[in-house]
Amino acid sequence: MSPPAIIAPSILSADFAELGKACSDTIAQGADWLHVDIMDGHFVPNMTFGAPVVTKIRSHVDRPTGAYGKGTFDCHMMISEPKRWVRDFQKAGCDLYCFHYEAAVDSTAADSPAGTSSAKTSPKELIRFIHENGMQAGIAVKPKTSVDVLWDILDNPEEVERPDMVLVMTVEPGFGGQSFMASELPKVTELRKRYPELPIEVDGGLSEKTIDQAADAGANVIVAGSAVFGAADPGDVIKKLREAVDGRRGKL
Ligand SMILES: O=C(CO)[C@@H](O)[C@H](O)COP(=O)(O)O
Ligand SMILES: [Fe+2]
Repeated sequence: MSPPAIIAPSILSADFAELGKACSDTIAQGADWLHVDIMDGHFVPNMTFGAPVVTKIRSHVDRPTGAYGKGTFDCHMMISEPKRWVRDFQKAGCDLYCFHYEAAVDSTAADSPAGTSSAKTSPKELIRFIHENGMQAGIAVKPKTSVDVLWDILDNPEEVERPDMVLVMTVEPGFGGQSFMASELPKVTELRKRYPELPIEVDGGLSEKTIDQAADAGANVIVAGSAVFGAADPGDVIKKLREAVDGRRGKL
């Protein structure tokens, strides 16, 4: 059976002047995780914030008691040098470090401080490094990237080098409030067919209008930014997203 729904509101759509309160309120309204979008202005044409801000907002939310527990900080790293920031984000309180496949394979060495090699690293090595630093590891693919690049990574006999979650982007990364790309859902269908128990996250344009398609494909980790933070009743939206996913468990 596919894993249960995990609803992860993207705080990119929250009021940044009240970020700590937005985080604790959203968990109180029924969210499981907080999806924290980290953008470096290089991998994507937008910037958000770094580890010091994560440290501050972490103090507003209890740490999860186990893997995938309530309050998990799901950090979506839209950055060109994913290896460089692993230690800082672990210290800041990130629980799940989700890097982009495209960044790992294209990393270019920039002026990284001593001891924080930014040299090109393979996705498998990076997953191992994230695990060795005590976090779960996610791997994300942009719309133009085929999921075929993931089979070798997901089928790796070395467990420490296997990701704990795959994120299929359903918009081009960089901004909240974009339109959902249903064209990406065959990737989710294929992943779910091959890996019945794998947490599969979808991110971008998820709402009460688009959740049925994503849930039918087999997604169980649902990121929603504008749909949650723009709602009159965020708790009701979270509940409906959860029902759509859990209502399909065992039927996929
Ligand atoms: O990673 C991203 C955008 O790059 C997302 O996490 C968005 O922040 C989701 O926002 P909505 O599309 O749900 O408004
Ligand atoms: Fe995201």
